[in-house]
Amino acid sequence: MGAVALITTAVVQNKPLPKNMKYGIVLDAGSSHTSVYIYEWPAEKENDTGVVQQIDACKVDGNGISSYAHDPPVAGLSLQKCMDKAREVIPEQQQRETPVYLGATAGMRLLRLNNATLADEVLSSVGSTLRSYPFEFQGARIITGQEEGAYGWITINYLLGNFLENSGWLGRLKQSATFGALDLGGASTQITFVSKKEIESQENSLHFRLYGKSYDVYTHSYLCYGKDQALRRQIAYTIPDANNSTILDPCFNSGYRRNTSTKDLYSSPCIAQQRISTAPSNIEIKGTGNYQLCKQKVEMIFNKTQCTYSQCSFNGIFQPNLEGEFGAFSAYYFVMDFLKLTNEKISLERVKEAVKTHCSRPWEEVLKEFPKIKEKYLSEYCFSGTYILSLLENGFGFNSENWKDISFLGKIKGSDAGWTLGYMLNLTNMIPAELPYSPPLSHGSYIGLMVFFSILLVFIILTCWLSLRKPKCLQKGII
Ligand SMILES: Nc1ncnc2c1ncn2[C@@H]1O[C@H](COP(=O)(O)OP(=O)(O)OP(=O)(O)O)[C@@H](O)[C@H]1O
Repeated sequence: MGAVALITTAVVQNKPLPKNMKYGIVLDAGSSHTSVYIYEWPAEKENDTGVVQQIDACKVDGNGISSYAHDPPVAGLSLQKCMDKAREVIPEQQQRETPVYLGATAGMRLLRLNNATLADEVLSSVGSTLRSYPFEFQGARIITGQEEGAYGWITINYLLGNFLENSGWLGRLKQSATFGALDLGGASTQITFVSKKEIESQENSLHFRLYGKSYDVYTHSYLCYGKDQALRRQIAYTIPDANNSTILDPCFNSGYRRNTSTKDLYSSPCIAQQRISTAPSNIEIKGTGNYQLCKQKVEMIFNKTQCTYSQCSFNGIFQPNLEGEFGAFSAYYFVMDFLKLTNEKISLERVKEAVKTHCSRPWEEVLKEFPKIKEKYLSEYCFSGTYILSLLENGFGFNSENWKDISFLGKIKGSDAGWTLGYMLNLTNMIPAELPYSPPLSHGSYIGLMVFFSILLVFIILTCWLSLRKPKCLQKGII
């Protein structure tokens, strides 16, 4: 039985795994990008960390896996560039033994909602490209939000060495010291952490047994709360106010302008409830750069009014009290790294000030200072910083006190923080449910102890024999 037994949907195919695996490839087909990660197994006794490590990664050009739906040959070509790279990195004699997995995330979950047939076609089209390589293709599928959360949590705790630390007898006695996982994608966001309190909603509850220790884990994936979909929703809220097709948007720096087609904006199922039939076909967004107003707009997407459980995050989703430390990765890291706010010592108040200052900067000035950063990212850091603060504070309930418990993580020991490594570790059974039996003493120590106790026994017998003989001699002497 695989270690992550509760995620039954994780079985990709019933294909047996290659016998001499030394490498593994996972493709993360996200809403904004597809990334290819190449992992290497530790060589026996050589790798002192004993950890599967990322040895290379490649970002596929283009706009995520759904671009396959619009232009399969072009999308196929850019995927080939990354797969060709994998062929260069992995030694030829190992290639047939190297499994390749493709997991599609929220972008494809949304496409499936809109058009399930098209989503299937995209997966089979990508599958054909991957099958043309000499690797062992194990299948392409859309992973669930629950899996995305769980595998992200497994990845960071595996890389941080927390599972092994908890597996010793002392670790098993004390409360588990794992990091919660906060993952912000383009289309969805996940929160996952160990909870001591009862998890009131079954769909948010996972149970893992890893290296001989049990973990009760809370997880939730919010579809449409990734940062790209959240931005679309924030813009869509303003459309009714559109005057002459122009929107004044406080979440973009002043002086910034962007044209958007409402058809494209409304194409996402995330905007279904915000669609208005009288909307102009094109709108021009003009930035006004005001953090407070942006925050007010962003908060409109969190519904805090209804909750049928003892406590909720937002939208009526149960969430127990936050516990322990958290690792925040993907867009949390990209944005906070740009804003230079990844240092744990920076308080929540200072983070807010920094985002406020960034939002108030004129676009011209920002553009001049960062000419090399992609304009899409650069123009959205004001929105993204504000959204991250709202999501963490207003959505999940972080505050000035526990803000210090969040670490913004890009890479851990050379591997990217994300769900892909956890996914591969599970599918290749690299994390055992129980600790492999290891005798308490080595063979040498055992022999040494046997010799020591044998000598001790002979010594005791001799001493007893001598002491029992003495009185008799003495007795004889007295008589
Ligand atoms: N350097 C960067 N600066 C700012 N944003 C970035 C940067 N790199 C990527 N992003 C954005 O961060 C978000 C998360 O990217 P990532 O590739 O992790 O998610 P995804 O896989 O597309 O999302 P999902 O899991 O929701 O499908 C996306 O909106 C992406 O455009």
